Amino acid sequence: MLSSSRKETEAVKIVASTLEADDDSEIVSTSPSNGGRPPIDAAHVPKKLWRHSSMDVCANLETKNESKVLVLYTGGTIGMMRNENGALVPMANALERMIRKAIHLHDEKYATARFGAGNTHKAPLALPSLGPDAKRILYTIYEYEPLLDSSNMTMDDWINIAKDLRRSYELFDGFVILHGTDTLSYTASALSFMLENLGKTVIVTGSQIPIFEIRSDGRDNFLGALIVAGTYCIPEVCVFFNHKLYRGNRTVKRSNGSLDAFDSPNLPSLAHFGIDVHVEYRSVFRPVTIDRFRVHSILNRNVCLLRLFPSITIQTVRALLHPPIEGIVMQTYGSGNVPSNRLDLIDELRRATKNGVLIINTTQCCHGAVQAIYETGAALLEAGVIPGADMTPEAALTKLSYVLSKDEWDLETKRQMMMTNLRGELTLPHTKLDKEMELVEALARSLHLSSSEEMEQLKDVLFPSLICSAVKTGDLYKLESLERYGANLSAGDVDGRTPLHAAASEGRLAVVEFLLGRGASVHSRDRSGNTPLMSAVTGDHNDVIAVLVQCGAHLTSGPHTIGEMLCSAAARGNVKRLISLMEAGADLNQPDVSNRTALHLAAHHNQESCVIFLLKNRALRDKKDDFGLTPADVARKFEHGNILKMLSVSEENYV
Ligand SMILES: NC(=O)C[C@H](N)C(=O)O
Repeated sequence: MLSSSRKETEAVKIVASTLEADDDSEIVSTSPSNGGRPPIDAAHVPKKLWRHSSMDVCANLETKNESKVLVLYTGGTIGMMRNENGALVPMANALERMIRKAIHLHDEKYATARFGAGNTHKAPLALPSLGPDAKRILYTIYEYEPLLDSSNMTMDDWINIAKDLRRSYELFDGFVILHGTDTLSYTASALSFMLENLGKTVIVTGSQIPIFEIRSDGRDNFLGALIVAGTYCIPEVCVFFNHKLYRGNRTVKRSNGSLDAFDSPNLPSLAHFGIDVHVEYRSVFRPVTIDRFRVHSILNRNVCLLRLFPSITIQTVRALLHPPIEGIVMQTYGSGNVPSNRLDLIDELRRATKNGVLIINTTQCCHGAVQAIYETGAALLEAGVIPGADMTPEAALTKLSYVLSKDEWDLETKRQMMMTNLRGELTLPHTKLDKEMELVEALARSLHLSSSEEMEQLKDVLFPSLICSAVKTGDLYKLESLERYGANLSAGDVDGRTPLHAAASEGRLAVVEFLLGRGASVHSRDRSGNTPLMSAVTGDHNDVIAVLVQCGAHLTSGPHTIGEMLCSAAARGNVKRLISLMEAGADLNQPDVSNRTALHLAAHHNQESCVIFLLKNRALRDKKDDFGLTPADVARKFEHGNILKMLSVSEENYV
């Protein structure tokens, strides 16, 4: 048997090989024993990885309070060193080695206690404690080969990153992508579109100075990114840089010399890391459809950027509009203007849009949106050019590439999608947030609270309890008004339980659907590490389980914990719980730590209804426990003749 540290070491190897495998398939396979749903210990390699490495981490979350982050290291200055000519080049196999020795990025003592001594250089890394109430963040670095200066990155690299996120999505709580800064905004924008119904935090970061140098922004950027990915549920592709968290598709690289390299010209940052961390939860863009996470891994490369300048020749424009080009992002003047006296130019654009080329109008200005307030801008609208609102060129180009690759959409749908706010990349007039509430203000006044700190504390206390009572009574109207008053419907209470946890525990299907429609995360975990799905399972609310699973929820407890739940249900004759676990994705053959399955326990405790249910759902009869006993051996030992008979009836009689 493997020692625990060996197990972890093996696991780390498997992480790497898993990610190396060029596998386009979904990471979860299905098995007939659970009605075609993803089993907890699917035969697919990434599931094995879960079983070997992160399983223990996850199983112990109740006591350890940890979260797991996967770091995809693509390259960039953060891991560069100078070569013999003094030029910065990416250095393979150096970053992790350095991080293992950096006491503010890795807590060797904790890792040794957690994963055993001897192999700690291969076990996951552990961030030092962030405080008594904060989760301990464990992370694994997966280094790409070769590491790239981001100027050398292509759409293929974005696709590879997206696929790796898909493969490891269920295995980690959050993700960090280490990336060069030069094209970081393109990658972040592209990923924001490719990662559909994203429910977990993805942070892209890098640095201006290599992390190996004494004075480097790499340490703070990396640390901040890990903290956000491991602590906060911000289901977006974000950029963390220089103490600020931005929506990725709103960023532009603005400086190659300053450590404040990024800007988000048309959207304030989502969070600021000062003395305290302040997250603007109301600005977080959340998926509001009841659908699971999916990766769209195709991009259309026939797109380009066209920046206007006075006296641009018609030949230049014509050359760009030529096939195979299918989409163009124009950067026009001011609020979206082109010279209205250049009829040749406008005619050429009109001809192209008539031929099905999508042309998006964005502004050359750093701030502001395209608006048809001048005659010069209105001419473009009339020529079929699509107003690009306040999208950055990076966002507009990658969105265009994504939208054009959607074969299921016709041209008109594609046009509409370019004007639709898909991932928070553009501001629509009506997407402005409501003015914050008077409710809290009135109460604060009567309690003589005045500082903004006191107001925030009041909100933190007031809203969760008001929301909780509305959830309990299923009062959607109240929930809606609380949201209007500024309540964050995704916020956890002191135990980390969100309104979705409460609604799932109560079995309030309508509230669950309402909250999912408002972007509530199916992945948030309470203090004990339980997700809303586990709350629904322990309440046997099957309709709620079905909706949560449809929305991408999955069991996060370790396989043995799930095995124990199944065994305990079977021992007590609790068929209902077996059904709930199965519907939540558990494999009915998942054994407990002693390799006993639910069928063993049902046979032992003479639970006939459980045996029938398990056999009907193709539970395996020949599994042996640690004593080498099959369920039939157990039934024989305890002289449960009926069960013995059931176990000898051929499989076809049950299915
Ligand atoms: N600061 C950086 O990371 C710049 C580097 N040239 C890159 O984009 O990879």
